[in-house]
Amino acid sequence: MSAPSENIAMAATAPRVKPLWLRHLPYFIGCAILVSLAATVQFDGYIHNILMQATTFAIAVFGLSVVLGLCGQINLAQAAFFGLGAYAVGLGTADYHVSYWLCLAGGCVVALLAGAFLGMSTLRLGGHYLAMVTISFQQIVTLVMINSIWLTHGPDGVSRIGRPDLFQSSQSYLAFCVAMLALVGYVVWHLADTRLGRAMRAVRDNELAAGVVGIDVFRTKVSAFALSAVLGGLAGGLFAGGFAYVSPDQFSFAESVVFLTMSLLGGVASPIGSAIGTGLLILIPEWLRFLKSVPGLYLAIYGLSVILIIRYMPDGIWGFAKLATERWWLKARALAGGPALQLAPATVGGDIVLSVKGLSKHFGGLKAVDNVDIDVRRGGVHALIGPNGSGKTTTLNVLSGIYKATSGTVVLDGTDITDMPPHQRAAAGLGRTFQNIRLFRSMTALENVIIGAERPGNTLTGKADDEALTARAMSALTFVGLGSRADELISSFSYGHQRLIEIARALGANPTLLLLDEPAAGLNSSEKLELHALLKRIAAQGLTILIIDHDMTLVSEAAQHITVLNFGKRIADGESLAVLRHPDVVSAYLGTE
Ligand SMILES: Nc1ncnc2c1ncn2[C@@H]1O[C@H](COP(=O)(O)OP(=O)(O)OP(=O)(O)O)[C@@H](O)[C@H]1O
Repeated sequence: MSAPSENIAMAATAPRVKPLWLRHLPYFIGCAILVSLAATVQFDGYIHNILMQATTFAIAVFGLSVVLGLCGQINLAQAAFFGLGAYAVGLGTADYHVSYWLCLAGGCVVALLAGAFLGMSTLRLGGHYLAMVTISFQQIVTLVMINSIWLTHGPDGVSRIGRPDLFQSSQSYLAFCVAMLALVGYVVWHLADTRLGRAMRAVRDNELAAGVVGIDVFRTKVSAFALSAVLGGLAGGLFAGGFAYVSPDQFSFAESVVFLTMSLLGGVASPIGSAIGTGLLILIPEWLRFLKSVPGLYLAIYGLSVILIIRYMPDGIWGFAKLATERWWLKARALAGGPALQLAPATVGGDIVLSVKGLSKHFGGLKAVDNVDIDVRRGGVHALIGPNGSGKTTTLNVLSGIYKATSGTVVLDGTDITDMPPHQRAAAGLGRTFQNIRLFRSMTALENVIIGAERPGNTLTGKADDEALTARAMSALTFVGLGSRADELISSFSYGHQRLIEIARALGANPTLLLLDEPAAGLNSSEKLELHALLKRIAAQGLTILIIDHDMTLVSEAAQHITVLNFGKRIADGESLAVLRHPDVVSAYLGTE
């Protein structure tokens, strides 16, 4: 660990940043050129159809880059959302002569509601189960399209679909779709750096840690699903207007797989990758068309190329290209340190900041924590110690809401948090680190700490803008001695430094109470000394720490108060030196004859 300087009160020398619109001007100029080309160049019908398909499909695939790329949730029903939008425009304009715009908006709303509903089912589901739920939804939508002939015209599909008066010609409609693609691409591109986007990435990287730093995991997942579905619905509505005809086979499960492949092939984490994947999967079949004379060869080559790309470029084509260029240009950008870290723990609940009464946690017949009382006094360091398996981590997990208490109450700074989920406890002022480090591994150190600083209820940032959050996060990283490496990805840090980043993430949130679960585990002796110094500097700012650790030197030097557990029960509690000399504690640690 690099030595954190005591002298961290550097002024924030924020570099002058160009205004947002100026930074994004090249994007808008590029898009304006594309829209003008689409509006003016005369394409033949075949090319025009390919462009129309690529443009509308890309918008649907952008939806997947939100739900899968950003939030890590599998969605095998994007073609169903696409179909909902397409049928809303198709049936609305052809059968009921409703305005195109109303139908497009209606399709988006229907898709949004369906996506939110599907997202809600993800609360307890993941992996295979989530995939199955989305496949089932896809099948239901397809069956309704085929069988509800009175409404959807069944397998015959819907023809004579209308377009808005403004874009009646095919060319002007294509230009309109390209403009929509540019707009959606801009939103999705920027989403990753917004509060919601960071929350999605945090949920994708580590759901447990996301909840503990204050992110409402459920709401984040539902938002991702809903947004993805809206983009699917919008794309479908545009598609219906473009081709003037829709039928159920265009929105089948196979199409959902095609959307998924497009997004994986290009690189699911980025809209640029999604656009590349969409373009390629629309163009490759056209390029290989000449092989269609040899039965089976076309499909074999097509399938093999997709398998090879995904096998050798797991992050997709764009991910591969980005990594290669980043390696080429890699120069760790040394950022200036932030302003001195200010901790202002809330002080509403009197002398006792955490009051735990009669806390129990049973796993079946095992009483991992059994009727434990702990009072943590405001300011200073309180240690929770005990032999292996005595219930320390379980206690911390119950305190932070990862486990539900079997019985007992937990009051933080005057607020009863016993029944709150992890993110609400974080909002109430509880910060923590983990025995097995839980950082968001695809993000930089700075991004990890920004997520901490965004904690709802952080009085020091409030509804602060990105600059204030970045300054807060930089000051926390500088405080732990890693300000100069803020822009590096987590994977480039040593184990000891990752522990410090986790502490910085908790400090950025300005908690009322900081729970540290074995922060010295795996550190060498000099790293432990630095950790000790860091704990002192944190405590000097008035932040209360509840620490678990097996290192008795660290515990006896850092903690003023110790609670000892053995077999889930509290066997001693009081001032440090007295507790460490307590005969029950000595026998629990050394064993009795
Ligand atoms: N999720 C779980 N399901 C069942 N048993 C559990 C679970 N978590 C912990 N336990 C059990 O509860 C007891 C207490 O475990 P806990 O991890 O809290 O101890 P600890 O004091 O933190 O130990 P260590 O110092 O080794 O980390 C152990 O017997 C453990 O096996």
